[in-house]
Amino acid sequence: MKYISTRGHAGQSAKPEFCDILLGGLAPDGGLYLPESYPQVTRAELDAWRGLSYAELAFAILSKFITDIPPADLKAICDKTYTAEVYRHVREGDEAGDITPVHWLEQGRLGLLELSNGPTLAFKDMAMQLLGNLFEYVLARRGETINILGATSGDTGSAAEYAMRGKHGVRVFMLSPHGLMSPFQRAQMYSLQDDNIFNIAVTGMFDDAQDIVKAVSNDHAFKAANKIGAVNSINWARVAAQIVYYFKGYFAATKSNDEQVAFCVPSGNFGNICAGHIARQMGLPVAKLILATNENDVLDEFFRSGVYRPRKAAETRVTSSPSMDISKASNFERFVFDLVGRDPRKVAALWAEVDAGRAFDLSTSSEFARIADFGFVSGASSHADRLATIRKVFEQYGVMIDTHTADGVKVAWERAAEVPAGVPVLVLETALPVKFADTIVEALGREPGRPADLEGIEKLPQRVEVMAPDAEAVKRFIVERI
Ligand SMILES: Cc1ncc(COP(=O)(O)O)c(C=O)c1O
Ligand SMILES: N[C@@H](CCOP(=O)(O)O)C(=O)O
Repeated sequence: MKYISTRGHAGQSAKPEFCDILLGGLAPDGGLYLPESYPQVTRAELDAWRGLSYAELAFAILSKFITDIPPADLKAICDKTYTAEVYRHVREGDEAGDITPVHWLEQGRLGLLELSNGPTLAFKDMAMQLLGNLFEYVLARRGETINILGATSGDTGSAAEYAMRGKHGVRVFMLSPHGLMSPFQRAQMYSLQDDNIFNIAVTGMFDDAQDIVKAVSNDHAFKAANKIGAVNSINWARVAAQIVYYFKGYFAATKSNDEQVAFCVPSGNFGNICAGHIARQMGLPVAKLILATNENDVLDEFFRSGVYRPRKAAETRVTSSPSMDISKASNFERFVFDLVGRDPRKVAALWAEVDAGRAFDLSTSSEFARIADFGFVSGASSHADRLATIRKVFEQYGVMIDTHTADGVKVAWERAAEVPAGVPVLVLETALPVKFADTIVEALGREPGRPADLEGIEKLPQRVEVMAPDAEAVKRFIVERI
């Protein structure tokens, strides 16, 4: 499989393959990598995949995107990654070893696709554990090292650090918004004392941190000299790994491949739902992709109006679903590439506007006129909605959900009429409640349970460097430590 950039210049005379873009992260023209075409899944393949374990399914799907790792090696990496030991925090009563069980709130109608059973209790572990093993494999094969620069609003950071800690040849420099993550999220990251992990808290929002990652990656000389890599969903490998659980969720929620499902996805950086969009493009029978935002409703605004208006940091709200406090959604560029007929010149022109701090308006375009073909429906949620949803789900179904998943459930209920009758809706459970205990206590008057292996982490000593959101300062910090 060859890869192209959304902005047209993938950076090599021959189009790069998977292992190159795994290490490369952002394309050299500032765009994002995508397969030159989406592999199509046949009915015979869907039938054959229905009974597979998660690791087997991951191998089957990823083989379509990764053709430069020998199949036996890729299979071993998938087998090593997707085990019951790694994804050990399965909800009581659900099948241990299922990796991503569906927990039905209303049998066959509304379910939670459990994606947060990994080591850091958020859906990021689903892809990040694989990335850790892929990096280790590819770096060893090439005899190289990598310095990962990432940005987090709370969950990518800990997932990346848990996946990379102790990995030979890998250092992680992770930027987080100073003071804006939950105490549990801070403790997960800042309490790590491993020599290859560096936490930097920037005095700004997640978008400032993400801008620094892009600025450093776009300094080609610095990137090459210091072997800078990426673990955010700008890295195609993250999105590719996330495609797998849409297939797994589909098989769990249906009895035959003649049926359809709808997915509702709490969204911020558009990485998770982008994987759903690609699964649908590959031929998975997805009736609707329901996108849920919090008060930072840039994406909801686009799907309703055709106007993409990223907000400035000062306009970005600090909310009780803080991991979605994002106003400039990186992966949205991948979707717009498909929306405008995969024309990189159009994407480059649109992102010239975004990069200059302006909006773009597709509302009167022929492309936006066909947006319904992509199956998106959207909605937004507020703090009051979140509390009411957490309460209702707990009282009605006896299930405690986190604040981000609550945004999803709220929007899934609200947009139910747009899902064809009889089609089950799976809300992606993107984190476990203990990560956002203060809001759970506000909603329910009780503390969420916590896994024994994460007991007392807030009391551990923490190690973090506080810094202004300044790409040059971050570069200096990296150079001094490698
Ligand atoms: C718990 C949680 N839910 C939802 C999201 C949104 O996912 P995405 O950024 O892929 O849209 C994030 C972070 O991105 C998250 O950490
Ligand atoms: N919500 C994320 C933000 C980064 O998203 P990513 O999927 O692009 O890595 C976080 O929790 O850090």
